Amino acid sequence: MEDIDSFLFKFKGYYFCRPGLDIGFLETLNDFEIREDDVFIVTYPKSGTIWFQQILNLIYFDEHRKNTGNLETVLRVPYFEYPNENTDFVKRPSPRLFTTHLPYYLVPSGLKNKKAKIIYVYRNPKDVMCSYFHFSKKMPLPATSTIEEFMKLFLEGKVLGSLWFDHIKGWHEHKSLFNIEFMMYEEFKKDLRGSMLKVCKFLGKELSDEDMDVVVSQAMFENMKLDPRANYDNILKDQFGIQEKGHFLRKGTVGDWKNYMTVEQNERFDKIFQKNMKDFPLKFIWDMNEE
Ligand SMILES: Nc1ncnc2c1ncn2[C@@H]1O[C@H](COP(=O)(O)OS(=O)(=O)O)[C@@H](OP(=O)(O)O)[C@H]1O
Repeated sequence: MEDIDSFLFKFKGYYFCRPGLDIGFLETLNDFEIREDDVFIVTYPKSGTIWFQQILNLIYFDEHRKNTGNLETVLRVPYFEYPNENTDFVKRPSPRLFTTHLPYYLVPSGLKNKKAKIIYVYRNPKDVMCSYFHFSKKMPLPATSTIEEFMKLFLEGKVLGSLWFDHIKGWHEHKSLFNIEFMMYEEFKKDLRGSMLKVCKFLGKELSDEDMDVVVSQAMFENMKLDPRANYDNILKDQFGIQEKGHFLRKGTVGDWKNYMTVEQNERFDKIFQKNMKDFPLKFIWDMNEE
């Protein structure tokens, strides 16, 4: 264990967010009892986590879809590694839905019976890094003032979530241990409805065409940004004392990294990416105009 600063905490080789951390719970993660119908969204930070919280809420809960319930998405799809008094996981009715940023080696061993479902959402790491850089100005995970400074920490894995390369490669290399489906952020941007059908198929959920229309519409960036149950404005304000609005839903685009990285930074990033991701089979979309 390593107490890095007031925001980061290293446990078993992985950086957690210190506020809200229950180290006693972390010690018991391996033995946490998994149910066969549990569903986990797994992400590296800034890869579409709260988007998928919204998507699962829309798929599973009529009242969320119909806008008659006002529970925040995080209450129905809570962060697994940051439980709080509102989220007694053992008492939750099935199917339980969870969000996690955990690396493959820290999740409960019960997930390895291949029954519970895992959706791993990934995004091109340059957009992840830029999204993270902007967010870190509000919430120091860690704090930096320039993209150069942040890029250094990101590429060394000294951020919440540790090294992006390790996270995605770890999960992918061990995918045969789990019932896991890899889904790409950029595919959802390109074809939200088609991607939503894939999610439903994996989850064994069938929605009517009308319900699917609503799900697709409410999961769109512009609509989600206005949805106080899903946009995290309240959570940032209440839990972290951050006053400004709309931090999590900043731009929601593909290729925004081009607005922040210099040619030299981009080339340096590419070299490190190629070295680390040689032979990695999943493809990435860096720009919306790519096929
Ligand atoms: N509906 C929808 N459509 C497209 N993009 C969306 C959507 N919802 C969230 N986002 C974008 O996801 C980025 C935040 O990532 P995370 O939710 O993983 O952040 S966190 O790990 O929970 O802190 C952040 O990306 P950036 O805008 O690039 O910063 C959000 O805007």
